[in-house]
Amino acid sequence: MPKLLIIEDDAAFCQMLQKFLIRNDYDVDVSFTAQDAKIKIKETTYNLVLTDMRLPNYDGLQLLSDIKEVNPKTQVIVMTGYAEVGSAVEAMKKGAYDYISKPFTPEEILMQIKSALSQEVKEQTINPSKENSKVESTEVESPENKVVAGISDASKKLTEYIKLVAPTDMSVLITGESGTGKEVTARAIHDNSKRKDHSFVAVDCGAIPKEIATSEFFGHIKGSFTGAVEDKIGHFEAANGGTLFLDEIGNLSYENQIQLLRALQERKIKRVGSTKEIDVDVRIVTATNEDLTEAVEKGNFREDLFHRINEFSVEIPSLEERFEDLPLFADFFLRKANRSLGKKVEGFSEEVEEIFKQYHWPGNLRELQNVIKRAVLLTNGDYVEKEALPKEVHKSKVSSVKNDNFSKADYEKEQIVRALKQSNFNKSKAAKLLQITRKTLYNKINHYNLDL
Ligand SMILES: Nc1ncnc2c1ncn2[C@@H]1O[C@H](COP(=O)(O)OP(=O)(O)OP(=O)(O)O)[C@@H](O)[C@H]1O
Repeated sequence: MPKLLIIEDDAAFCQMLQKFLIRNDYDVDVSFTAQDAKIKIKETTYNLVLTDMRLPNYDGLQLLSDIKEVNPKTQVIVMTGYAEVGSAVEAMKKGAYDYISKPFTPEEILMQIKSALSQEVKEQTINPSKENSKVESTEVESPENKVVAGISDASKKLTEYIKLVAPTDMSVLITGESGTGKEVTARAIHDNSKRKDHSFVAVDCGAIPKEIATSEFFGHIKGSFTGAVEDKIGHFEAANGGTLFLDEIGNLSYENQIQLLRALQERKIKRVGSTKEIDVDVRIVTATNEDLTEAVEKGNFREDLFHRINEFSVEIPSLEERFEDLPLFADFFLRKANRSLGKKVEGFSEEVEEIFKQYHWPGNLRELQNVIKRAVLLTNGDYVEKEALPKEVHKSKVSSVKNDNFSKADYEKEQIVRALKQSNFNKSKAAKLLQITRKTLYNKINHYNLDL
């Protein structure tokens, strides 16, 4: 039975959590003070410590170092208050497995504990071999490869929506700008659903040539057309029992839209060249970064299909809308890059942190990840310096330095007004020009009180 220690000065909360974890088959000790915890970690080997970051008379980060010094294998999850993201990032740099912000639900903490403990077991079995390829192969399970939930309001809402919709069988339409994490969200929905032990099949509809789309979706039998040299199953059959994720759904041809709708309604498909009907049980999750309602209005996307795939919709916030999460994501991508490139860069210079805050990040998380990976590759010292960033990223800093009296808000307002004029006050078009979602544009118009 895994041995856990909870360090938390709020005695009532601490005991409640202890009871809950004992009910879930953990052997749990508690400490209400850091001093008591320091004695306990020397007396007992804990598999995992769950510690509050803010303890009276003792620094939470110091306590984390104490725990790791006594037993480096003990996994540590830190519990933080809403505004303590800075210390959460610091704690993860110092070796904490993860952080959880209060308030949290019993399920959330249970999931994190399970994940931390499974990581511990894997590390122990893998460590005897120092072969690089083996370490690499564990990356899927590593803390670096988990997804960041975020602490901003927008991220919290997203996590809540995922949790709500995942266990249902509803079709989910995920919208959001490019690189915001639509596929990651689709996978999270699958992983939290009862279909999680079946396949998650991701298909980029924009990348399938129209001519072979039918065979790609539904499969074909040998000899049904030139090039069909053997029987092939399609994405629907591959995803049977699981989830089919259709990215860039707006790119499907009209004919393919009809076929897709039929398959969804009848829950049956036929391979190209075959008359045999095959039952399929597939949950559909789709994503788009274009405005599908506009495509429906223009007649480019079938309304019936739109309603079929849009039983529930989730909008992924842009990186700008989840700005408070930026340090968390940056640190996460830094560790991921260190791992994949075999580097040990510790962090970012203050100047780089400032540049990151000022830059607009039109490519969202994907851009942030790429910029950091490139910078890590170019960095020989301990910290990423400005010189390791691509020009377009630090240019944003240059312009703000040049225009000392020109605030970011003024600049943004001017850009919005210009885009609106340019698009004849069509908000969808203006949002596209600005590379933000329509909703963000509306929010900004309200925020700046623009009288349009
Ligand atoms: N919550 C997250 N935590 C960690 N990494 C993330 C998270 N969300 C997205 N990423 C990373 O950001 C990158 C972009 O994510 P993803 O491919 O899911 O975006 P997308 O919106 O589907 O992109 P596109 O619009 O180009 O299809 C990926 O490398 C992914 O691993």
